[in-house]
Amino acid sequence: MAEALIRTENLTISFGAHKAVNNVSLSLEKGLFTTILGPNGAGKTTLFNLISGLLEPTEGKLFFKGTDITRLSPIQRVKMGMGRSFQLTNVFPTLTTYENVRLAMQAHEDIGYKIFTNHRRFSKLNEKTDEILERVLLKDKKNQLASQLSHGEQRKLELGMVLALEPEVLLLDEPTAGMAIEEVPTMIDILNKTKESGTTIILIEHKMDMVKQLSDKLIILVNGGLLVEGDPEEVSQNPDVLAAYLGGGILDEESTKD
Ligand SMILES: Nc1ncnc2c1ncn2[C@@H]1O[C@H](COP(=O)(O)OP(=O)(O)OP(=O)(O)O)[C@@H](O)[C@H]1O
Repeated sequence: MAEALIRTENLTISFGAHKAVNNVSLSLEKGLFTTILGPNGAGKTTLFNLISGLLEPTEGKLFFKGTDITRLSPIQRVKMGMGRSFQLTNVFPTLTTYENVRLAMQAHEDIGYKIFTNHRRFSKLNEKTDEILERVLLKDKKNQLASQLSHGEQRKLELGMVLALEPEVLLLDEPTAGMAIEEVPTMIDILNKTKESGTTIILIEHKMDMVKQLSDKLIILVNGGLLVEGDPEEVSQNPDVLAAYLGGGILDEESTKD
């Protein structure tokens, strides 16, 4: 079994009497593409918020590469190598595509205005920005304002901004939500290449064709609890999973939302 990059131990968060994530212990292994599935309200986004540090658990612990990060801030987690996209909230509409990625990279390199004092580093950052734009298929849009991009392109830009942080693990909450259907294959391609480059990816996604193409492992949450985790084929045949999806195979196209 591959090394656990992220591990949760009895992770729980209560909102009043409701346990949105309830006693979840799971491992997210290095190098695997893991997809988190579950009916609406199962606790998927809340689990992401706990992992990325936006929410503090009521009970339980969270480890990144063996270090207890339960009380660390989101910024501290990013510095350790955790990246998460925030559904367009990070994109600056009045900056160009290029400037958005460049700014994210500059923040990551922690150099701010000092950059102007070092010409070599300046050129290196420009090169890396171009590389990222190529990876997210936005090179030909580099001089367009982010506000002029299509919704799908903005989602790719958002991904590029997270990739600029060079994360070891990438948390993606429905990266194709709201995207035109013909743009989805290009996103799948980008995610496949990102995985091949060595990034561990954790995805929340309802589009089952996409889940099938990308996932090495599935995690099923139901009512805040972990129902089952493992190999996609085995998980999709698990009787408890079939029951949770009202008898429809979870890897069937019919159960696809969006
Ligand atoms: N800040 C909050 N305060 C109160 N209840 C919350 C809060 N955040 C989430 N919840 C509740 O926790 C439960 C899990 O929500 P969550 O958004 O994590 O589900 P999800 O699996 O991501 O659903 P979806 O597939 O619809 O996005 C829901 O019942 C939701 O109403």
